Amino acid sequence: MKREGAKSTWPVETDTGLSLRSRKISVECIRGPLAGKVFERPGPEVRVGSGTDCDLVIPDRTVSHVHLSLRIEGDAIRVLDTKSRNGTYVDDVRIKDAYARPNATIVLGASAIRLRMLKDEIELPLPDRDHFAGLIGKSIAMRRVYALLERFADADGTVLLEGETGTGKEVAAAAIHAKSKRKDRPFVVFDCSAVPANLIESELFGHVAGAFTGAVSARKGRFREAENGTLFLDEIGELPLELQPKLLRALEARVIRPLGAEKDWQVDVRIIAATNRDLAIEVDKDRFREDLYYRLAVLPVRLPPLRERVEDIPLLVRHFEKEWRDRPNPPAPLPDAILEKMKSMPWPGNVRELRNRVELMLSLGLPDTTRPAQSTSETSPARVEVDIQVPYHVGRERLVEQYTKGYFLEALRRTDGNVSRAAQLADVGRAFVQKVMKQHGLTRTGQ
Ligand SMILES: Nc1ncnc2c1ncn2[C@@H]1O[C@H](COP(=O)(O)OP(=O)(O)OP(=O)(O)O)[C@@H](O)[C@H]1O
Repeated sequence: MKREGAKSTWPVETDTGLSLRSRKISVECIRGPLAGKVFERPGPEVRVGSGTDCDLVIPDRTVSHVHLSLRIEGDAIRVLDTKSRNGTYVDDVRIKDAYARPNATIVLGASAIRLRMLKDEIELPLPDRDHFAGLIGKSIAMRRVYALLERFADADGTVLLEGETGTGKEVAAAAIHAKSKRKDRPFVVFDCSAVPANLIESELFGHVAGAFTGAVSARKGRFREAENGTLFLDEIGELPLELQPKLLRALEARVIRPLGAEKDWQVDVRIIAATNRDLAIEVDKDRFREDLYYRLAVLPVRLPPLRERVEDIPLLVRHFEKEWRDRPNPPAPLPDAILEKMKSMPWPGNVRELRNRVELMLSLGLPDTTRPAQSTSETSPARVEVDIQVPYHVGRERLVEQYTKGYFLEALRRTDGNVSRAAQLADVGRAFVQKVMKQHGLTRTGQ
């Protein structure tokens, strides 16, 4: 089974726009304390057991805390026994992992349930707009993204943003938060690739004072900082395998335990995760837990690369130019002919690269589009200077990017291009160095 087909909610492009298809599982209780009741639960995974943290709670002492898990895979429902005491039977056969036929009867302890798949399809009209919060673009591809983001902002479920580097995943996460009912609560960002693996647990879940050598004072951790708000987990594919069960627990049971603490903390946090890898492939290669993937891929959104929406390039360029408009000597706008030419250039760094490129051309006053797009990496890191004419967040982001680029140029130079040593020097993960190299077109020779 290809795991793409495992998603229980997925967009389908139609002539008039977009429709959102979703599948739910209908569980009819036919024996036990809930006999006669019918429940509907959305996928991709439904955990059934007597524990109150299950998606369907059966208050039966013969049913284990988490007894079994139901997964939507294409048109089938997969039943997985989760090490239950009394076993799981599908149509009288004891199973560990099986696909259930429609209306199959599942026996768990003294209770029995019958399963059915429910299909749902909602038309999502494409919004007639050229931006959505901080995202700019009026192509059909982007309007499809807006339709999904609008819908998912209200849903409060876990969102998985997939897309190449620089396609706006973080901007999209901020947009979902800004349009959601949590908008007045914190939006906390955590890049799983930016912190060495051994520090991620305390960064995410916090620690008590003295939990480990060097833990002089307690740390709250990102989950608790994001309480009642949204936690954006960037580069989720980099989360070490040994920490994945802890994130799974936070998603399923909504509890976390800080390092060294003796009790759990209840947390109310919406998770938005992002990746530029294909997580389904990571699962197949045993580098990412399948159960965590199912918990994350509840509401999937793919951000299109720039090459699939080149018609947005002029709009994006004009948008980036506006940030320079209020300067004492604003540079002349780039000629339309250059914008046209940009449409046929490769943009491996996507919108980030386009923005850097526009800034470079405006600052040099030389609209030079003859060099390959990657050549922005040839510019030297800028001096730290405040430009009060540029909006604060733009200037700050620009500075951080320039600093990051300059830092890793130097780190790679000093370590003779050794990524692991550069990561050690910077006290970040290897994956973060690789990401910065990709974002800024840096090579191991420090260019
Ligand atoms: N659709 C868009 N409209 C306006 N700006 C955008 C858009 N997409 C990306 N950007 C800009 O491009 C830069 C990179 O965006 P962002 O960090 O959200 O990308 P990302 O997909 O999260 O990248 P990475 O995977 O490398 O972390 C930011 O400066 C952002 O403002």
